[in-house]
Amino acid sequence: MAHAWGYSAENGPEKWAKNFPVADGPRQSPIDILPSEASFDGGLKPLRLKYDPSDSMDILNNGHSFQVTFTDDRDSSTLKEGPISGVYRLKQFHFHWGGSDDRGSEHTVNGTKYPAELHLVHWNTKYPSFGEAASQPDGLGVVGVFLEIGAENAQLQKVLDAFDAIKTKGNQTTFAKFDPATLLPGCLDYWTYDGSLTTPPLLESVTWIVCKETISVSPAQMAKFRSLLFSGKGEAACCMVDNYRPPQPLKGRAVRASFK
Ligand SMILES: Clc1ccc(Cc2nnn[n-]2)cc1
Ligand SMILES: [Zn+2]
Repeated sequence: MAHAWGYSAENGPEKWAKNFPVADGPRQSPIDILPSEASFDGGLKPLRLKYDPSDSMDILNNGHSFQVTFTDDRDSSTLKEGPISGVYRLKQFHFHWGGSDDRGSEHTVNGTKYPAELHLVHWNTKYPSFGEAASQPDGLGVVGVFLEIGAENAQLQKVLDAFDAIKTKGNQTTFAKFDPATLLPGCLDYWTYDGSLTTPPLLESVTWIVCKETISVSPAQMAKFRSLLFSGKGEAACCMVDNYRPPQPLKGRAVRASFK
């Protein structure tokens, strides 16, 4: 692929395997979650998420999504328990969304697509850095939360209010004192399975933790997501929409549920 990966017909998910052969690997993400085929595992612990708002640093348009990045030089914003062992530190969170409300999430539930999906990316501190962890089978823990059309989400609005400063690829601005716990649903029941990053390099290093309960987003807020651009300043404007990979083959993997 002469040009970098993206989400268009020329460089999108159907083309990624050319430069990233792991795209056809045994533990790729996302997947279609079938609740009736998930097995309840009473041994799964509740998620233990602890976030320090002072760890939030900045918000960046990276040309594929936008991300809020956290300082991760100490165990102040962490994921513990749930399906994982040890301590995983929050590195960043970002979203995937569609060009209309009928699509946008990466994981689906009984084939249902949500308009957007939040990903909170954590790395296993048994490894020296995020980069090291990302290449290990137990290196990353990503918490996924579906967004469902409903009431305006005041906490999410704090993130959207920063968008005017990050409209184009490469733009970044400070984003301090934000508590990502305010974006979590009230109930943290989850499905979990072994998977991968959903963008190149598609590394098979992610323990996926997908929340059963959704959070709300209003139609106007979804329109704000769609106001970002994949393109850089001075380039032909290309709306940042449909930045999601479709579900991948389960290939015999088990999906466990933390709830009955
Ligand atoms: Cl650091 C990083 C790399 C890739 C992605 C894309 C992604 N992988 N799984 N969910 N999103 C997110 C963060
Ligand atoms: Zn993601």
